[in-house]
Amino acid sequence: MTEYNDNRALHDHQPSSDQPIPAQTDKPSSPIAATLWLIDDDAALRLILADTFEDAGLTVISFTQAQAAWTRLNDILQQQAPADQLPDVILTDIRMPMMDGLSFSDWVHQHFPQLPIVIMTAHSDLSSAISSYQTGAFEYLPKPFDLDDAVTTIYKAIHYQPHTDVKTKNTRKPAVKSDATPNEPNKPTEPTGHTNQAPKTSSTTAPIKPAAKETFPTPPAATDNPSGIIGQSQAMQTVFRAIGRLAHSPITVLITGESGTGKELVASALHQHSPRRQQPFIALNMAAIPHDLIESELFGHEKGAFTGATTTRQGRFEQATGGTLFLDEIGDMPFSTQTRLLRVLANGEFYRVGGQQPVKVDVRIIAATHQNLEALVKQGKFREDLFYRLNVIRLPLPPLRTRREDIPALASYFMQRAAKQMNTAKKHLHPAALQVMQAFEWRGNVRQLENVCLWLTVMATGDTVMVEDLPPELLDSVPADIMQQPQPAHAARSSQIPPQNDINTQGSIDSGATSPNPPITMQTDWQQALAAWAKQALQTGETDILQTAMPEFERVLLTAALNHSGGKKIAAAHLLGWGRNTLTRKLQQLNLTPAQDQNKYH
Ligand SMILES: Nc1ncnc2c1ncn2[C@@H]1O[C@H](COP(=O)(O)OP(=O)(O)OP(=O)(O)O)[C@@H](O)[C@H]1O
Repeated sequence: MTEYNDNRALHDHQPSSDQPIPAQTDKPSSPIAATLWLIDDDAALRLILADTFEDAGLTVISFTQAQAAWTRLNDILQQQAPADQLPDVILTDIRMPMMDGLSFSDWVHQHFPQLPIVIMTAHSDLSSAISSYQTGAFEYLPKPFDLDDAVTTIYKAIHYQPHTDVKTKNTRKPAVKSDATPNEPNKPTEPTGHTNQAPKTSSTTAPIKPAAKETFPTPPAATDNPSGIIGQSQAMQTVFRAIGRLAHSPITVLITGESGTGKELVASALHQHSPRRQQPFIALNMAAIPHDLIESELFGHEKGAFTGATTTRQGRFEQATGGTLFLDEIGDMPFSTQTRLLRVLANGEFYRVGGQQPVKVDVRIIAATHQNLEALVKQGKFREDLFYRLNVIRLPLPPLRTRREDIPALASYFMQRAAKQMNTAKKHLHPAALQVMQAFEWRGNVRQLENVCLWLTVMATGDTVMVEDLPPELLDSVPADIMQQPQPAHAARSSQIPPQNDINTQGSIDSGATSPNPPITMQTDWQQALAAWAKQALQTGETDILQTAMPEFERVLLTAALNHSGGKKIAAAHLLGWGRNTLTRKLQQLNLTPAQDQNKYH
């Protein structure tokens, strides 16, 4: 592995010149001799990733910041360095000092459009996914990610050829060549219209993207999240990735999922992030309109088309011109209307009810259903040809009970929203109450959770919501032993194992409110609490409980050891009986990152 820090090598693999020279390694060389540029200012993560990718057969050149990689690429762009020094793929973090990964990705995509970039981020929200894809990134990897998945993604990127069939380094030509004047970075270069100007850095006067140190996710405040879609689970990351990829395309999308999983919210996000965002987003629920009115509602009608049609009226299709029409509960659409819809999808035109002239429209259709459309097709209730047309891209939304790790952040968000709505202070959920909420089945999904939070804001008496404050449907689900356990309100913060601990400069731990795993509430006897937790998890049908519990167990011990050693990793490793490498790996796996002053822990 070779590391660069603003043209200077960081450690042993220091090259003799400022040319990026791959280190000699005794690892087996890649069958395609591919080179990865790895950009991250986190030394521990860089080491782990570089080892992983080298083990996977890649030549890895590491940079501590995007600025250094940009300098190398710009040299190639200006033909001051040979084009065969281009990497086959770049993996970059987003938040780094000097130059952020998104600006860098944007610049690379403009000047080296065939060079794939994969973006890593600790901000696993929809905005990060959207921003990454908008810069032309091949893929985005929300942290924490599985190392094997990262290797698979990097190889996919290497084999990805946007415009050519055969991959050779020569195909990754810069988009802008020597006509770009080296010393005039602001000069526009034809014909692309792009410039070879460096992406924004903290030294420019232009507005820059924040380059603050990444911190681990905390529950997004209502204002943080313009799309209002909360979720950090892997299942929601898949949804964010799909929205990021699909938002810019006019393609029809079919969103499926149980009632209350957020289908309309996702449809609206697809619109908000699309080029159609300035045009209308019109949502229509097929189940809520009487069947005999649906055609006129959708396609409009001419004056006199039927009794009561006293004027010509535009339908929803026309109103949505240039924008998006969201057809909710499409499975409830009458068969005759399905035929008309199919024609619009095929020809982009329709007739108003009673009309003779075709009306042309440019409308993106997003449909949704909680029903099994395949089954409806088999029963003859849904047109097969329409099903295939709608089903080109299917976006399934997971039920809430399969992503319980999202519940704390969602609950916190809804408690805040309910407080605002009721014009009152936000109430906090006691960990035991949250534990009950995380174990609940939520047949009504996110909508039901939202309603419970509103109910609690109105009905719970104190500032902290205790188990006994929960509504009857949740209380009925609580195992008796949990109800009998004492829940001192003052123990709320200290008793919950912090999910993604930030170790502050005093070596103490700030607990977050979100957890990738259900929180474990420590009672006087931890084994007893563990037993209660296991019993409850099994009762709610969970499997792999050892896999859920073990990381929490390790997290507690690791955090205690780091606190005891004042943050010194080698000492902490000794206290735990681990080697230093194991400790570094565990820190990554468990998302334990010092909140400040990274070096303090080395
Ligand atoms: N991930 C999420 N983050 C924040 N709010 C959410 C999320 N998912 C759903 N909601 C909220 O839950 C409620 C129900 O969502 P929505 O109406 O989009 O669900 P739906 O699947 O379309 O339901 P239905 O099938 O009953 O029409 C809305 O108030 C929505 O804002």
